[in-house]
Amino acid sequence: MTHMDFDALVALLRRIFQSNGTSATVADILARNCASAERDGAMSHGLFRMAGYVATLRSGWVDGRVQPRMEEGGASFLRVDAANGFAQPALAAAAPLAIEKARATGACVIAIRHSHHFAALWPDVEPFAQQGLVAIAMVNSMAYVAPPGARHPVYGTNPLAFAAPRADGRIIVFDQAVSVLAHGDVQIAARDGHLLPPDAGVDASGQATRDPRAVLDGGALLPFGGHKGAAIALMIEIMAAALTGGLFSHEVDWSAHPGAQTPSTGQCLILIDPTRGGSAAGFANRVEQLVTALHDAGQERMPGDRRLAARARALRDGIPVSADMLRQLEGLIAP
Ligand SMILES: NC(=O)C1=CN([C@@H]2O[C@H](COP(=O)(O)OP(=O)(O)OC[C@H]3O[C@@H](n4cnc5c(N)ncnc54)[C@H](OP(=O)(O)O)[C@@H]3O)[C@@H](O)[C@H]2O)C=CC1
Ligand SMILES: O=C([O-])C1=[NH+]CCC1
Repeated sequence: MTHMDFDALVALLRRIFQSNGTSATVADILARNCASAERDGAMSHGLFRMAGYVATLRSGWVDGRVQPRMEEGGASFLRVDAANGFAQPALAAAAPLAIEKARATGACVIAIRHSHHFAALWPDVEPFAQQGLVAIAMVNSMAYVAPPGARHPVYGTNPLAFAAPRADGRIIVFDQAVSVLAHGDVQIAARDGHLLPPDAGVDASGQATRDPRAVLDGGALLPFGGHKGAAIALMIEIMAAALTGGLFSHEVDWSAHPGAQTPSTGQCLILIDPTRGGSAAGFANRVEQLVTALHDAGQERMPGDRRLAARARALRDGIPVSADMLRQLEGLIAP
């Protein structure tokens, strides 16, 4: 195991992306995103995903060079056509104007379509909360999740992320898939020979299974909380696809692009300026009071705490990268 400096890891990933056909801008955004996930211990969307990015780029399914196109949607609405590119560069292009709109009008919806999101969602919301805004993000993915009663999967693993400012410049962030496990974690369990938790998935015949391979080979993941998680998956399909103009998870068809792994769907963000709200004590102070009440009640760990602790460790000691992973990454650099 070596411990890599964040910037050195970003430089390696940037080289992989660019040598496989992305523009320098896209390479930089995706490299930072992926290295940040590894740094924060979000392993299902860190270095493990690099082979999938490269296979997808080589398959011609995604355009790593395209420029996102911004479309005016109204005083509080911004549409972005990612034009079959990655979602993160589309969001990066939209963010300055969206923040301006949110501050001018109190809120802004960002509706990104025809976009590929293959990453953790918290990097999309964290920067907005660091600038004093509340941010909610939703992405739909591939049909891996079967709602209760369904004969086959219809929903994606559809993550939902939320970020809000706390007092003293801190933020609170959660980021969760609607499935019991992210698909990435099922792949990692299959790779490492681990069982899934009970009630996470079914096999191809619809029988409950803890075998990750059975879920991957024609089975399905289940939403957390039964019909309640399924309702959140429904909302995310509607917001990230129907609203934006993107595809539903069950409409994604990459059969003409062997090797493709990134979902070509949509993403919706809602930014809110909390200074428009009615809290006399100030929004961030009220959030802090709630966190204090939770700690006083005995909840020691808030969402995001594990990730921020991993980040602090990695920034102090470097990001642990195994020799095997380093070899794999170096092998992904196209000649
Ligand atoms: N791009 C895509 O299409 C998809 C991306 N994903 C990504 O996969 C990643 C993993 O998702 P998922 O497996 O659902 O995430 P987890 O179940 O690991 O975590 C979900 C959230 O719960 C928090 N949390 C976990 N345990 C506790 C606890 N005991 N007490 C309080 N809070 C807790 C986590 O905080 P902490 O971070 O501190 O652990 C996190 O905010 C996400 O980043 C998601 O965006 C998932 C599906 C599809
Ligand atoms: O882990 C997951 O479920 C996914 N990550 C990117 C697309 C789906």
